[in-house]
Amino acid sequence: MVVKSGGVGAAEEGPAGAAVRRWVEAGGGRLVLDGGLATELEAHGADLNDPLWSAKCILSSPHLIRKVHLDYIEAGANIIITASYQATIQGFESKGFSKEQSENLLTKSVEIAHEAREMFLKQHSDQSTPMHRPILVAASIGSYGAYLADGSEYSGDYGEAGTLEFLKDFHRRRLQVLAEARPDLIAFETIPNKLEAQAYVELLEECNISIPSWFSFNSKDGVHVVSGDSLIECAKVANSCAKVGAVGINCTPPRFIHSLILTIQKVTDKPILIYPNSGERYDAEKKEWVESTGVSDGDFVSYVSEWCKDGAALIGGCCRTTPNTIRAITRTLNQFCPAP
Ligand code: MET
Ligand SMILES: [Zn+2]
Repeated sequence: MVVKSGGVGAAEEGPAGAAVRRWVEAGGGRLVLDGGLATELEAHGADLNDPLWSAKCILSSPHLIRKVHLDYIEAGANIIITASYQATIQGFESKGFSKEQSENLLTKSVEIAHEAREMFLKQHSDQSTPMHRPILVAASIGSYGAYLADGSEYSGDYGEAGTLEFLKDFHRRRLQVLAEARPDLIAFETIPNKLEAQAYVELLEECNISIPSWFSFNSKDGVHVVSGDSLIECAKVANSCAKVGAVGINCTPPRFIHSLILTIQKVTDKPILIYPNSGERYDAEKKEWVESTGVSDGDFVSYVSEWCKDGAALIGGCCRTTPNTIRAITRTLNQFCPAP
């Protein structure tokens, strides 16, 4: 693992970058992220055909979310990402919940992840070798497009509604509530365009959020983020904020990741995270994953040592990856990317 210091953007690393670096060092030079949460809930029989997607399970089956978190920790994940990706106050209110109930559901997503971590630590507390590896909870914040549930998280096209102030108003309270639930990190995931990244930066500053966050973009061509905005420009926005501790890519086919890492490195020294999907494509109209160009766990993992050599410090999987993928990533990193 390459831990860089100095060079581009080092001045902006700030306390969030330093916190992530300390965790990375405690993890032996890299951290393993979890795999797909929503798709794994579906694999266990949850019906997520709903605008709330995985957030529906915060209501209907918290035990299942807890189980999937636990499965990922047992597979080697150092970071589990909460089920709040598509959980929004607006989304819960449109289902008839009050504002207070909606905020409690957001809080609950973090509590469920904390419970899974406690269960794991308890199960291992009587072992002779104490558990030293970091196990962290990242509160997920999906994009406005994810809330719309119309595929615009993969187009980044918000039409006229997509102004900076609108996006800030949309995300403000959710960010505050999730931060108050005391996760270790805040994960801004699957960011489809530069404007939403700018909105997040302004909110982090205005709400004075002290929990380190990460910004993770998605791409479908290996050069731009999904809206067509330049990844360089997006990564610069992330780099400009001292409250952002890591920058990267998620929910993007594995074959694009190598070049995307090199692009991000041009503009930031913050730790880089990547958690690609299985390589399949989501058809928003049919609401299903299509194309058999997805890669097997074995193929996925053959990329992992390359990404590690490229300098990615946090590696995991997104949609359609499973605890088996995470187990294989953990094994590969231990074997081929030992601590420096
Ligand atoms: N953390 C979220 C999940 O795995 C990311 C979804 S990307 C569309 O469910
Ligand atoms: Zn995904």
